[in-house]
Amino acid sequence: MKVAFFSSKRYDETFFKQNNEDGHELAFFETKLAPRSVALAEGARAVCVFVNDKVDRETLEGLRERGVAFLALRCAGFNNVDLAAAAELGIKVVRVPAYSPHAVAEHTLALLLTLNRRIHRSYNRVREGNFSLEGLVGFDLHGLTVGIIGTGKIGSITAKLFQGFGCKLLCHDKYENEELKERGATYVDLDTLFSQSDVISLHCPLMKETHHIIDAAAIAKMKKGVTIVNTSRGGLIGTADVIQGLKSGHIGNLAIDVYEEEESMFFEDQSATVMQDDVFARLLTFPNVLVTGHQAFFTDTALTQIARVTLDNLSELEKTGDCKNELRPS
Ligand SMILES: NC(=O)c1ccc[n+]([C@@H]2O[C@H](COP(=O)([O-])OP(=O)(O)OC[C@H]3O[C@@H](n4cnc5c(N)ncnc54)[C@H](O)[C@@H]3O)[C@@H](O)[C@H]2O)c1
Repeated sequence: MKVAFFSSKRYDETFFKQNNEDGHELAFFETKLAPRSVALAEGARAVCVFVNDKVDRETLEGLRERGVAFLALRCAGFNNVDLAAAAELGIKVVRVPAYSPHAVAEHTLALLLTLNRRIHRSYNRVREGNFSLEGLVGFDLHGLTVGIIGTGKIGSITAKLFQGFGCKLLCHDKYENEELKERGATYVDLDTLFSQSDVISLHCPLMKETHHIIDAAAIAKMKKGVTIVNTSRGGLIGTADVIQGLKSGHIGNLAIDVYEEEESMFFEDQSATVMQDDVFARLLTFPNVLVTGHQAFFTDTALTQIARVTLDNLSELEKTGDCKNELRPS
């Protein structure tokens, strides 16, 4: 079947072409999917999108008019898709529920260790012949209490990695993970997690109830000097409130791979343009803030798996009209 890829990068093309065993006709477009770009899907039965393609009702209507029957997300999160509108229009939506939860969990630890041990700063200093240790004091992870919000695939692996460092685990989720409990983790309410954790790591999906789960009220309940890590979705954090927390010193460290307004910036080379997002620009001024541009998933293992599962999803839809990885409105 013909598949039109939006927000496509060279690496998408490489991994999808390498894994296209069923011989789908793949058309790659760099542009994001939006009402103004739906015309590119003309003649395609399926459209493949990524995290920052905003697939709203208008876009879905445009796709439907052009005969698109399937929308394949080459990611796990689906907060960017109007599932109810897709269902009404008869467009089936599929995703890659898990590609490499290890990739994201490992990046979470990479961010935390880099930030805590000030490696982002010492890397630059040493290259300039500055071997001073002033301002590079970190802290031992061993013995700290780590709060994990969302103990699904990624959160539970992250929790185990923290245990490897000798951290005590507090978890919060609607569903308790028995394996983590057997390994000594304790499930607590959100307020307890906020008030007792030295490090808080976010791994729940972005939904109405989790939007700005880290806001001024939540920060006020946290320990002074708390470290917050977010490799889940930007909208979990109220950035303005976090900036206030950083300015006052209540938040000691912030590591993020995602940002609530990332859509207009991430995945593109913006180095020659003037940054228009003043909030993001302010974030970058803090020595105790580390930002990566939504790269937690970005390993060869994960990219291979994303390509394979997405193409399998499309083959399954083509052959049977159904798919085990279909998303339905709740
Ligand atoms: N940065 C990246 O590159 C990247 C890559 C993949 C996924 N992600 C993000 O990571 C998130 C987690 O992925 P996953 O594969 O572990 O998903 P998952 O579905 O396996 O786990 C999510 C967990 O969050 C829990 N949850 C739901 N609502 C909650 C709430 N209000 N409070 C606490 N927990 C709640 C769920 O019960 C579930 O256990 C995804 O939603 C996605 O946004 C980021």
